[in-house]
Amino acid sequence: MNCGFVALIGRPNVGKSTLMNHLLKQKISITSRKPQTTRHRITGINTTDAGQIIYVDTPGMHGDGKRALNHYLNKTADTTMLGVDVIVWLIDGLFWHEYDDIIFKKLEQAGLPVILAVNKFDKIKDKDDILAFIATAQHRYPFEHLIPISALKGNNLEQLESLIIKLLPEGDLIYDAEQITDRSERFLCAEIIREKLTRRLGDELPYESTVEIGLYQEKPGLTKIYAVIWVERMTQKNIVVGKQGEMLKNIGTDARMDIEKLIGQKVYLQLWVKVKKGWSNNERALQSLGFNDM
Ligand SMILES: Nc1nc2c(ncn2[C@@H]2O[C@H](COP(=O)(O)OP(=O)(O)OP(=O)(O)O)[C@@H](O)[C@H]2O)c(=O)[nH]1
Repeated sequence: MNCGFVALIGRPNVGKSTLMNHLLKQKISITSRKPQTTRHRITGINTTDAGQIIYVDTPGMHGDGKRALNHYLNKTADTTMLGVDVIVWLIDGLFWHEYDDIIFKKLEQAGLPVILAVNKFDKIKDKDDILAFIATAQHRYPFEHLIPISALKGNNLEQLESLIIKLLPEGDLIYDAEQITDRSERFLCAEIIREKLTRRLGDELPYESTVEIGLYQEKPGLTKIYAVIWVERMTQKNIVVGKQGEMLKNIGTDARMDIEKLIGQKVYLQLWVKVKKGWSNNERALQSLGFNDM
């Protein structure tokens, strides 16, 4: 059988998390309409009769790395490409973006087999356009394969997986066949809370916010979780807490229900919102919030 590591790369909002969730048939990576929601690398594992694919989901790559957080995301995208066997580059629609030039450069440096997956195929009205686009794409880079997919509707995903498997090296299973992620439940809980924040607040959610799990205590029948939502300004805190704490309460209830499903037992979840000025622009503060924990 063939087993190995696959980096899923692409701009923010192209559908990386949606694809990952569909491929793994479980909710691991968070999805939202707001760009740049994936901040941590998440490994998803899919074992079939043909082999084992270990996905590495990267943060979107950004054109400008001025602020520390963007710089960090860029670096992560680079390191994710190291140590993988195949790269799947996800793009959205049939046109190139100015940032794609950066990706072409990174691909050349990596020198690995690349599959170009054109996502959101369901939104493309004239299917002939895809043939023309594929021809231009082949001029730009020697892609191993080009494939239109719809991560949302699940179209062509089996074909994508079989193309990936064929490009992986032959070998034994790297992880147990039942394992679907190497991330801790603690980490997944923080991701769930962040997803609920995004869903409830939409565009109002400050980009500079993050979730830190302070306490994670498992007891028979009940898991206690204390989490802090960090924001940069008092005004942002007020938005997250809402009138008479209503917003925070709703976010907590949404998150608790999903966490209970994830870990299969009752959860007591306590959320706090705290202000830490300038954290997203400060490398040291980022590290203290676990952003170097890769
Ligand atoms: N129509 C359509 N929408 C899609 C498809 N795949 C993803 N989307 C939507 O695109 C939006 C972004 O998807 P995500 O999966 O969060 O994107 P991402 O690449 O993980 O984004 P970041 O976390 O910002 O890096 C969501 O609203 C998805 O529902 C698709 O195949 N078709």
